Amino acid sequence: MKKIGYLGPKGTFTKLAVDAAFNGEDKQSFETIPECIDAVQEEEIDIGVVPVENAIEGTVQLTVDYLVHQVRLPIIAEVVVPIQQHLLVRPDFNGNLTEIEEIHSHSHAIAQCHQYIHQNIPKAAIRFTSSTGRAAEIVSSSDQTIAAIGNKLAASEYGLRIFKENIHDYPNNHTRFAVLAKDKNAVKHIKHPVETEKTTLLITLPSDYAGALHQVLSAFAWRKMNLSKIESRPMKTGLGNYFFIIDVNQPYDEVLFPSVKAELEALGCQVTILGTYPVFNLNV
Ligand SMILES: O=C(O)C(=O)C[C@]1(C(=O)O)C=C[C@@H](O)C=C1
Repeated sequence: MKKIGYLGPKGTFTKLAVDAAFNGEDKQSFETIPECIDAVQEEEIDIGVVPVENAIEGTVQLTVDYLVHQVRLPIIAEVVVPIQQHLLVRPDFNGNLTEIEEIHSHSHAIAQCHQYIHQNIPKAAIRFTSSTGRAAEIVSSSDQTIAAIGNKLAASEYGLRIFKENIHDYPNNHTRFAVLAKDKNAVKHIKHPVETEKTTLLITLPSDYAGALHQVLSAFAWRKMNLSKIESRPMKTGLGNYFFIIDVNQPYDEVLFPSVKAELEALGCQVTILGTYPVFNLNV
């Protein structure tokens, strides 16, 4: 049996993703994304599952930055699940929306519901929590007039009432989760059909010069390698210094990838492969 860590506590979206992907393994929650990643690195757990990108709010920067700057672990799979955000209150709350004094949730969940909050509960104070599950727990143990944003699992785990369903601002809401493990074979524990395969690269440019990014992209373009994501993040070495995370829509192979790498290195870039892995689109 594998030990699987996830961003907890109970009732998070990450837990929903883990339950959808893995059957009957030993599951352990962590309060923060870095704690979960560290536990994989220190081999306290075999597999860690952390959010990487949401369709409405974009990249979970804490995850990407921690994986790039602090702990390099291979991505062995990606799990994509639909995200439905609900407004959760204590079961004895009988008032109306305008009475809610505080809204608790993870920053990504708050961001996915900005318009709803702005139009319906503009006076409520926003309180950020480490996860939507933690927000639900806070509301369940409080005697104040406060609400959480989270999922149905959180409502049932913490005995909360769903005051309003589906309050995310755009309907096609999904989050991608990275499955991290030192042992690539751990992917066999996800018993679902593989949707596609991807390879994620980390590229740093030698220095800022005209056409540098164009040269990088053309190495992929003329090989007809389709990119599904390109994102720049600060290198944290000074203003204007960036690295690029590039997702290529195909698995690693021994011909195209080594030649792209060689071409980019000849330009002075550093190229690191963060993972080549299957993508699983799951329902929760
Ligand atoms: O707080 C949770 O429930 C999480 O699993 C984290 C997280 C995120 O980091 O984006 C995951 C999915 C949703 O997009 C909102 C929050």
